[in-house]
Amino acid sequence: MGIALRLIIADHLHPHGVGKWPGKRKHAPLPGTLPAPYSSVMASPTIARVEALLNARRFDDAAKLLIKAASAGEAPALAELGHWRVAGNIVRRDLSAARTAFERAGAAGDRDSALLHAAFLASGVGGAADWPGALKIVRRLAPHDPRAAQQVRHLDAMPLDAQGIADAAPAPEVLSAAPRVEVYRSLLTAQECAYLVTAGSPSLQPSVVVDPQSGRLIPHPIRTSDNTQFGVYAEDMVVNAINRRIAAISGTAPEQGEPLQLLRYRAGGEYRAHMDALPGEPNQRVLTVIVYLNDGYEGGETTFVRRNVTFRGRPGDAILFANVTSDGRPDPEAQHAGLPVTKGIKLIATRWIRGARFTFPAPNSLLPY
Ligand SMILES: O=C(O)CCC(=O)C(=O)O
Ligand SMILES: [Fe+2]
Repeated sequence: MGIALRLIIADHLHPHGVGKWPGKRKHAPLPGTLPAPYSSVMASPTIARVEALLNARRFDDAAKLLIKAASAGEAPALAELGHWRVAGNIVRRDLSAARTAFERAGAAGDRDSALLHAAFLASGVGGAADWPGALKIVRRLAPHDPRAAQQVRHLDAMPLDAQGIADAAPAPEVLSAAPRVEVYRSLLTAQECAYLVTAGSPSLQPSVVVDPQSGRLIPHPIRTSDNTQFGVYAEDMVVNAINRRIAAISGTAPEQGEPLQLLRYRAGGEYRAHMDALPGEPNQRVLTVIVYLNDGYEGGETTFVRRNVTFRGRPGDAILFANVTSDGRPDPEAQHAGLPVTKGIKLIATRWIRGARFTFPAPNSLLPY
């Protein structure tokens, strides 16, 4: 079997694309059709040897060397192995091992790894969520690291308790009883909206939809926007805290949410009538939350096409709606659209919330360990 087919980067987990994590060195692409399967954070003699082995396609030797160096406590090797354990393309995906690797690299002084460890603790990636533990890490880093300091500033201003539990939201305005559509005014502050836009914008890509014929992701006139997901590498503590607040208004657990998405529609962009629920999906997208992040555009209202319900939020306002009927089946009445933007740029954050915990399937790794 061709190697290229089996080496699939976990894009959905790595919205920045391997090699673009802040502070990371750039690598020449590997020969042939092989996608760059690794993402060194720090240069070191070991990493240089691992890189040379990869370029020579000696994957097994590369993995063995990296694992040995990580076991010996070399921080660059630990950080690198953490990324490999998340990507799951060369060695098996093991989020728990990734979390431990980032923890150890962080303890050895690598701030990128420490921030990732904090994010994994906050979001419960690779183990139980530990909000106070995560907070302790970013607070300790804050005097030395502007990203940590910025996170702490936002977190300190949020309606969350010491355990990261969001305050009960004020009662919503009800736009529609069936399907249930509710409005939560000022869920996010202007600063929080700006944070999401700044954090997500560099990774925006043209939106795609699932082609029902081939199952592949394809561009389609039904959805003419750019979007990005705040996957495991991008769901820092601020994004996680926002997800916790979205969970609180929706009465769900944060783990039920798919990664938060940032959507950008330029003039002419729209999301034509569709349902967020997926056909034949056992773990259904039961709820959707949309947060409006900006103003200064025209058009772009969200409309429930069968219900004559149309809404456009002010920056920070959110709507919550149900996509399924009381028996859990996709509700055709929940069909909705983002109307064409006629002027300016519309920015929203969307969270599709499943009936139960949401996890992406692990990719096939090249090596069995
Ligand atoms: O752009 C909008 O207002 C709707 C977005 C939407 O339907 C979605 O993200 O699922
Ligand atoms: Fe939708």
